[in-house]
Amino acid sequence: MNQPYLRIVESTGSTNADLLQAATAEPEAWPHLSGILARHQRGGRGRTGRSWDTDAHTALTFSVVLRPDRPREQWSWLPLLAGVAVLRAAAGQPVAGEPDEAGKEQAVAAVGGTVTDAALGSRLALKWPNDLVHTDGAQDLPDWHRLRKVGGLLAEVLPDGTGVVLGIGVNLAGASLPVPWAGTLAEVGIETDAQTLAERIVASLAHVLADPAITTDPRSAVGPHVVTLGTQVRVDLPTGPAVHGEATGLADDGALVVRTGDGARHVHAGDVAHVRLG
Ligand SMILES: O=C(O)CCCC[C@@H]1SC[C@@H]2NC(=O)N[C@@H]21
Repeated sequence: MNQPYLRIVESTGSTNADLLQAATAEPEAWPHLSGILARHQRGGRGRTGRSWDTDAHTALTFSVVLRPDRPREQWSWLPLLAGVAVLRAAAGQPVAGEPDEAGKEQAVAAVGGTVTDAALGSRLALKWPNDLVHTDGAQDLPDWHRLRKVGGLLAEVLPDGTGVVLGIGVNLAGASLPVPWAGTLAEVGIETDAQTLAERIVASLAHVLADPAITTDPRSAVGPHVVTLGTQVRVDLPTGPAVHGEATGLADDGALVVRTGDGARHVHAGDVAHVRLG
């Protein structure tokens, strides 16, 4: 198998669009974990049709192709597992285990900047399904402002069905933030650059997606990182009325389980608003 490859471009419309096209046209040139990093993205796309543009050098704008060695029916956990891998890489955690003192030093060196103790995992989390958030927003604001969106993931299946393009956007120091509930990694003490973070994410994805302890029990690997669980939520669905209730857990396929007045609902896609944190 060919080695993963990282292409760095100064500016593009969307790294996801570019990688979907390239990995379909030349699959051998784009094996598992190959990616495109753009310094500046002008037509980036987010989930549910939103746009995701970034200034040069203040954000990670990165797409990576995943070619799982499992049948497509087993891909439903892939975006959440990828979220855990990105979270570990962004938090400076050792990619192959939980942080200890020795591992922490290695991780700090690998991130290539400064990582405070508090940043090591404790203040970064996932908001279901695919947002990277920190929990360091102003405590005197309503609950939903205490979570700051630092990054987001967008998974798109290749047209030939042979894999997934995972797009990752993360705000770094100096990023211009479009909304009050956005944040940066620097706010929780993590100073790094886009290329270093992209390389760490690739290493972390390689570990997470190949670790049988994680892939045979994905719920245990993902659940503890999902800040949504145990909170009161409103989930805006792609179609139909919103779902209101308590997010109680993750279903066997990674769907969000919401306890509503009418019983449990399994939500497979939607935008979560945290009405009240736990
Ligand atoms: O939170 C979201 O809505 C997901 C945002 C994903 C943005 C990234 S940036 C790199 C990649 N290229 C894109 O066009 N989108 C993703």
